[in-house]
Amino acid sequence: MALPTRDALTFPDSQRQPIVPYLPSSSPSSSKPFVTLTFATSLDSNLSLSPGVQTALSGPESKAMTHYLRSEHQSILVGVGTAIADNPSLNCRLEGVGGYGGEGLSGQPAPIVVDPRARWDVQRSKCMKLAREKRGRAPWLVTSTPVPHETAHTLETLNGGFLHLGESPIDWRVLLRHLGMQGFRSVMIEGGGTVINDLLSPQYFDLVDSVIVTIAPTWLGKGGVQICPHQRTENGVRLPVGRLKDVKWVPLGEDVVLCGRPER
Ligand SMILES: NC(=O)C1=CN([C@@H]2O[C@H](COP(=O)(O)OP(=O)(O)OC[C@H]3O[C@@H](n4cnc5c(N)ncnc54)[C@H](O)[C@@H]3O)[C@@H](O)[C@H]2O)C=CC1
Ligand SMILES: Nc1nc(O)c(N)c(N[C@@H]2O[C@H](COP(=O)(O)O)[C@@H](O)[C@H]2O)n1
Repeated sequence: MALPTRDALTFPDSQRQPIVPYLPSSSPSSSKPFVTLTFATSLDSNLSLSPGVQTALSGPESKAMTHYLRSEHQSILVGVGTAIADNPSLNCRLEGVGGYGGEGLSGQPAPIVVDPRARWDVQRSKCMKLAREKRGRAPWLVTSTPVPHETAHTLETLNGGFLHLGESPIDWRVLLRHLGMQGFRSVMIEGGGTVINDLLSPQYFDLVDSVIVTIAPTWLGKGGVQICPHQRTENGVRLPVGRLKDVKWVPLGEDVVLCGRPER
C-alpha cells in the first residue's frame, strides 16, 4: 500500500523538459554506469562553509530539481565526509516516487557512500532509518577495510550491500566497474568537495557523462569546501582542466542550473 505523501516535493513537467537531454538513457550503450556530477555551489564555487558544516544553497525549485534527478538515477554517491557532516537522507522525496505516493521503492536511488576506513555509523544513519521505513533504499558502502559482520548483515537484509575494494585511494574506474557489475546503470555523484574535485581531475574527467550544477546567488567566502580541481600541465605548460559542451543555463527560482557534457 502507498504511504502518505507528507513532505513530498513537486517538479513540474515544463521545468523537467530542459533537463531531460542530460539524463541517463533507458538503453545504455556501455557497461560503465552513466555518471552525472551534480551539486550546488555559491558564486565563489563553495559547496559549504567548511568541511563539517551542511550549508543550504539550493532554493525550493532547484531542490525539487535535485530530487527529480534522484528519481532518474539508480544510485546516488557521496564521500564519507558528506555522510558524516550532513547525515543525509539520500532518498527521493518527489511526489509519486515509492514511499512518497508511489508503490514499493519505485524511483528511489540506492545511496552509495565511499568510506575506505568504515568511519560512518551506518546503523544509526538517516539513510538506514528511511530504508527501514520503506522511504528509501538501504545504502551501499565502498570500503578498503572489512565491514563489521553486524553491519554487513543489516545492509544485506535491507537489500543494501558493500564493496570491499582494496587500498585507498580507490580508483574511480575500478569503483564504477564494480557498480556496473552490481547492476547499477547510472550514478548521480553529489559530493562532497574531495569526490567532485577528484572526478574533475584530468585522470578521471573522461568518466563523467553529464554535469548539472545549481548555482545559488550567494558568496560563502574563503575557508569553504571549494570546487577547484588540480590544473593540467603538458610539457610544463598549464592548461585548463576541462570544459563543457552542449551547455544550457536553466533559471529555477533565484538559482540557475547549468547543464552540460564534458568536451572530449
Ligand atoms: N552543496 C552541495 O551540493 C554539497 C555539499 N556537500 C558538502 O561538502 C562537505 C564535505 O566535503 P568533503 O569534506 O570534501 O568530503 P567528501 O564527502 O568528498 O568525502 C571525502 C572522503 O571520502 C573518502 N573518499 C573520497 N574519494 C575517495 C577515493 N577515491 N578513495 C578512497 N576514499 C575516498 C575519503 O575518506 C575522503 O576523506 C560537507 O560540508 C557537505 O555539506 C556535500 C555534497 C554536496
Ligand atoms: N542540491 C543540493 N543543494 C544544497 O544546497 C545542498 N546543501 C546539497 N547537499 C547535498 O544533498 C545532501 C542532503 O540530502 P538530503 O536532503 O538529506 O536527502 C547532502 O548530503 C549533499 O549531498 N545539495
